[in-house]
Amino acid sequence: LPGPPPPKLEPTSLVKLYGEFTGTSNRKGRCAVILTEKDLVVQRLTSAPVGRNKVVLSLKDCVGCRAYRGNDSADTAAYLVAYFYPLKRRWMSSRVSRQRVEQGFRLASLQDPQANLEEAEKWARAVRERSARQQFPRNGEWVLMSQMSRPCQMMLLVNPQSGKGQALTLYNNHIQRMLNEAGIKHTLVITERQNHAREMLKEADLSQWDALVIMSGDGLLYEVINGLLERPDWEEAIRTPLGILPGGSGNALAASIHHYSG
Ligand SMILES: Nc1ncnc2c1ncn2[C@@H]1O[C@H](COP(=O)(O)OP(=O)(O)OP(=O)(O)O)[C@@H](O)[C@H]1O
Repeated sequence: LPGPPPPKLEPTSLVKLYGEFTGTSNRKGRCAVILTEKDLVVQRLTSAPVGRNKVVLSLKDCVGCRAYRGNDSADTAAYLVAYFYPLKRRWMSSRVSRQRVEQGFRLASLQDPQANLEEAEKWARAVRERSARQQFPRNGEWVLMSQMSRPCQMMLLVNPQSGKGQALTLYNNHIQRMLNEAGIKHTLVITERQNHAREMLKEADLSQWDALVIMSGDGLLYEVINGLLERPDWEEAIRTPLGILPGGSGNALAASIHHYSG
């Protein structure tokens, strides 16, 4: 029998890396993986019509990519996994929202486990570098993802009472995983009482933090801003990048900020 048809390739000038791997769950299902300047293209190598077996993932939606060895030391394979959050329509809904897509591959073409891992790491680096080169509109200009100073150490404040406990559930079910996927280190602070965050930010050593992210309703952000403004060095302190993740019941402030900042 003839083998599967060769994958339809992108124009060669656009192809940055090409590899043939298997999936992580189905080791028999081979796929051709193509990295271009803009996308990661995954083409399943079967004899079925091409369209149905091709997935094109935009690197603009990629938050991270990593390589690793499996737990089984007898297995010489290495693994590559990339995390995307594309806008998608939910089932039975007319609205689009970002939904998580994980693409995992098993690289086992070489005998040497270290060589397989190096190949997987080469891919992971290439995906991360190309993702960082994607452009986004900001304040009427195009900026590179890598120019949006990506925080490397952030304090994430969560009010466990916000939105009847919703903020902490969102952190546990989504945010913690996303930050790990993106390789962003963070320290979690669960506020214990009213004015806890305000008092802490009034005294904190801000040189440790690249960003303060507040996961709550309006109340905790208000406390953080007041804590920063009550410091003797408030002019410098208030320049610390702040982020808000809506976790309260109303989230009016987060909605306004996101609306006006585009
Ligand atoms: N552990 C805690 N227990 C009780 N109150 C807390 C705790 N941590 C923070 N707070 C206080 O809870 C107040 C209300 O919080 P927040 O605005 O975040 O939530 P929300 O009222 O549910 O949201 P929204 O403003 O969207 O309605 C804040 O002013 C904060 O001081």
